[in-house]
Amino acid sequence: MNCIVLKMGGSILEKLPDSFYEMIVDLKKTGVCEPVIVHGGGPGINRMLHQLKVESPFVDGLRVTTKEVLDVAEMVMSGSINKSIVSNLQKAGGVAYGTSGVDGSLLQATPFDPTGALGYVGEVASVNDDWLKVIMSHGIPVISPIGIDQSGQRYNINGDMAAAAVAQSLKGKLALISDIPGVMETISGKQVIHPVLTKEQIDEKIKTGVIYGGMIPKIKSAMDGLSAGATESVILNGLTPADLKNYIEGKEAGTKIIAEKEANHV
Ligand SMILES: Nc1ncnc2c1ncn2[C@@H]1O[C@H](COP(=O)(O)OP(=O)(O)O)[C@@H](O)[C@H]1O
Ligand SMILES: CC(=O)N[C@@H](CCC(=O)OP(=O)(O)O)C(=O)O
Repeated sequence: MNCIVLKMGGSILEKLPDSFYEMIVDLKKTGVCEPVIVHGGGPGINRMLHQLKVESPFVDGLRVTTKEVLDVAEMVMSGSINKSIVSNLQKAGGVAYGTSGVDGSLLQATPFDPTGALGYVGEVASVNDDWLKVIMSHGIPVISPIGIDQSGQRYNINGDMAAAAVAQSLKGKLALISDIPGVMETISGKQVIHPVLTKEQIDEKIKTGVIYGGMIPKIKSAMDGLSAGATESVILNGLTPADLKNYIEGKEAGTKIIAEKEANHV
């Protein structure tokens, strides 16, 4: 199936222009490709936890998730954020269905950290893509990254990791939409955006601190998705919708993650 999984980061959700949603609806209507949305919501969760005076540290871009933090993450992401994306897509003329990974066990999860140090942080063990395809046959799925295991325990999953798992399950493209134009680096006093990066370069940039914080799970998801079945992975800026348009049209945009063997041809 020619589909594109668009992960919308919490950093841009409140700033995305109407034209961005219109473009997604257009992809579906014209049959260019089947859009599937997975979203995050980190800043919204932070705000709510701050109001509740609950601390939530991050380890390598992943939020340490106690039971209380899990409840807040689910309330914020599967509730108001999910529904605001659905309503924006419908305002743009599309039909969208909001779901979380809990509904229909769409995202079957296992603990990310077996030592338990990260609490209820999950990773996707499998995607119920039969259910996902049913939703896709009716409209645009909008997925909140809370997963569930067989015992009914729910987990907080990083949005980028959830999106990569969905892209690999559908064998589609993965576009991680954030508030930065791509992976940036200051070289000889000048800021550059890397148009392509290989796994080897990424490992080195994480080691040297060029890539840090929320970019770590993002870029690792882009790499993992690629090695596990996603056909392409790219990091794009949602604040300049022309980036998504250019990418769909095969032009240069954002930072593309490529396999080592392709690097020789770039
Ligand atoms: N080399 C880098 N280039 C661009 N952004 C980076 C880099 N390293 C770390 N970052 C950080 O990663 C952030 C994007 O990750 P995150 O905040 O989790 O985004 P989102 O909420 O969109 O998923 C950027 O805003 C920036 O602070
Ligand atoms: C385990 C973990 O870290 N989960 C994330 C889920 C939200 C997310 O990924 O949001 P962004 O896309 O805005 O970063 C969190 O609690 O912040």
